[in-house]
Parts: sequence; C-alpha cells; structure tokens
Amino acid sequence: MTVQPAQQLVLRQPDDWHVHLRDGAMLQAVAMATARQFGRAIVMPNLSPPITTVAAARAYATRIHEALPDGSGFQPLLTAYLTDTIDPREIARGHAEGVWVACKLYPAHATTNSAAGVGSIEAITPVLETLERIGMPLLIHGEVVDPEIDIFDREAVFIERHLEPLLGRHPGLRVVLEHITTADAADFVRSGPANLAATITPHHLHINRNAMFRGGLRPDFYCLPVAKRELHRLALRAAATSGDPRFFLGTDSAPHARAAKEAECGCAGIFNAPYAIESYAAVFEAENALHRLEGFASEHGPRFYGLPLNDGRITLLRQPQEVPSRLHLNDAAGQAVDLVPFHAGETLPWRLL
Ligand SMILES: NC(=O)N[C@@H](CC(=O)O)C(=O)O
Ligand SMILES: [Zn+2]
Ligand SMILES: [Zn+2]
Repeated sequence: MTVQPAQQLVLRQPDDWHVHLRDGAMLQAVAMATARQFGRAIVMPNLSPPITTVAAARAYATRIHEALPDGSGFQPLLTAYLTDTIDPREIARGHAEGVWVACKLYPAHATTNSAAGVGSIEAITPVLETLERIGMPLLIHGEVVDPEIDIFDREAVFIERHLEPLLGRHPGLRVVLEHITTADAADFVRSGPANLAATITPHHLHINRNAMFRGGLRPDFYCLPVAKRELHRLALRAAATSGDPRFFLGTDSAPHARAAKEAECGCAGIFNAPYAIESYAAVFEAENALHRLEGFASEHGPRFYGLPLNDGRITLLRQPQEVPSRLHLNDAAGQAVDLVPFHAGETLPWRLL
C-alpha cells in the first residue's frame, strides 16, 4: 500500500507576529498581501517618523484599515517604538486603551529606521519596569551595534551582553526575540523561561548567507539580521518544526522599493508577504512536520500574547505555483509599486486557496 501525500491542508487562520506594512503608497500596495492570509499581524513601528505616541498609532491604524477593502477582517496589532526618552505613562496609556499591544526595542542604528532607537537599555529601566508590571510584551531586534563585532556575530553577542542580563533584571518581563537567525538564539530561547519566545522568518528557514553572493551580489537576499551559515539555518528549521510553543511565525516582511534595494547603499529587508504561508508550508513539509505548521503559525503566537485563537480557516492546495520575478502592486491611486518577492522565479509546492 502506498500512502498518498495530502492534497489539501486546512489550517486555523494564522497570524503574522512581525511585519512591516510601511505607510503611504507602499502600505496601500502591500497591505493586502498580508491581510489575505493572516487574521492579525504585529505591525512594526519603524516608520519615519517612528510611532512613539498613542495618537500616531491610532492614526496609523486608521491608514492601515483604509488601505484594505471594506469588510476585510484583518486586525493590525500596533506597537510602540521605544526611544531613550519615551514616557512610560504614554506606553501604559496606549496599552490600557487597546491602541498598541507591545513595545519594540531597536538598538539605535541596528537596522532600517532605527536611528531614534534605544542608546542604552539600562537607561530605559523605568519603561521596562512598566512593561513588566502591566504585562505588555517587549519585542527586540537583537543585534549589537558595536562596529568591532563581526556582523555575523551580532545576534549571539547581543544575547550574551544584553538579553541575558535584561531577563535577569526583569524576570517577569515578556520578551520576544524577533527574527532569530542563529543556533545560539534558538538554544537560548529553548532553555529560557516561559516568558521568553522568538519569531522565525520564512527566509531564514530557506536561505543561508550564500544566497547573497550566488553568482554575484544579490540585494534581494539582504536583510537584518543577516542570514548566517548553514548550520544556523538547520537549527532554525529544527526549532520552528519542533512544536515548542516559544517559537512562532513572524515573517519580517520588509518591502523596499526596487531602487532602494539596488542603490549604492542598499536597504536591508526581504518582501516575503505574498507567499508567506506557502513558504513556511514548504519548510514544514520538507521536515516531515506539516502536522506542526498550525501550532507554529496559528496557536503559539496568540497564546504567548494572551489573545484568542482565530476562528477562521485557510486552505492550502498542493498545486505548484511559480513565483513571479517581479510584482507590480497598485497603490490607492492605481500607481504600480514594483517589488521583488521572496522566492522570485522559484516554484512553491503549495498554493493558498
Ligand atoms: N529586517 C530588515 O532587514 N529590515 C527591516 C527592519 C528590521 O526588522 O530589522 C525594515 O524595516 O526594513
Ligand atoms: Zn529587526
Ligand atoms: Zn522587522
């Protein structure tokens, strides 16, 4: 007897626990790519200027809803951008009013639009004490910015220099180490307390650092934290497919206009939203772990954030689909925004119905 592989996969509707929806024309062009598959998404606040006030977050939520068709059930979950001077009372007020659900910590100058980020984590102790008290999660871009540290070591060094001491000082703080890229991070989270979790992107499950240099310089595979060696990719695949509830889906879809990726100083970020769930499904199937995709994509995240699971379902069909090499997505004025999707030119085995 031969067992036929499943032709269709029905999943509880997933959420994206880390996405960049941007603003203006880019927001209008990319919002639907996320909303067509995910029920909710944790929307990053690194706009320019960044989202540092309750009023700015409210206005941004309105713009996100306006970028989507009427009746879209998509729910953006906004975040506050931490600076050295943000007032903990403003954070607590936005949380109490349901305007934002988490705070984002960018070490200053670590990544795109992080110049206004945090210079010293110790210096924002009153903010962290507030988060601990009110149970609001802290989401961290975990890389040191010390130029002496090799770029491939910045995540591991951040864990040792900053994350471990931070968890020691604030044992009740709920922390998500975002877009982990190393075996070091996966091990640290796995052996850490229940209030520590991590998101994992599709690209860090698919590519290692060779992808940036295959046959020439490939800006579409450049993101931060930068992809690491193969052993790290394999460790991330093991973590994502392990069933451990501290690991969950966060695409870090980070669209940049074509010209900004190919510039003299090209922007970091991979636009993976259009085929995100298919991209994860390909990984879980290759690891014989399709039965664990639903936990990773639809259950672990809401449980960590203390939110209900989505009621809806999505269906994936085993229908190979070719990913276009470019996408021309329209903004509200009908102007096309050109973007290169992750998996451009490749064939993915599953297709979202
Ligand atoms: N991941 C990236 O490479 N870029 C993100 C910022 C971030 O998540 O660090 C962006 O906003 O472009
Ligand atoms: Zn980041
Ligand atoms: Zn990001």
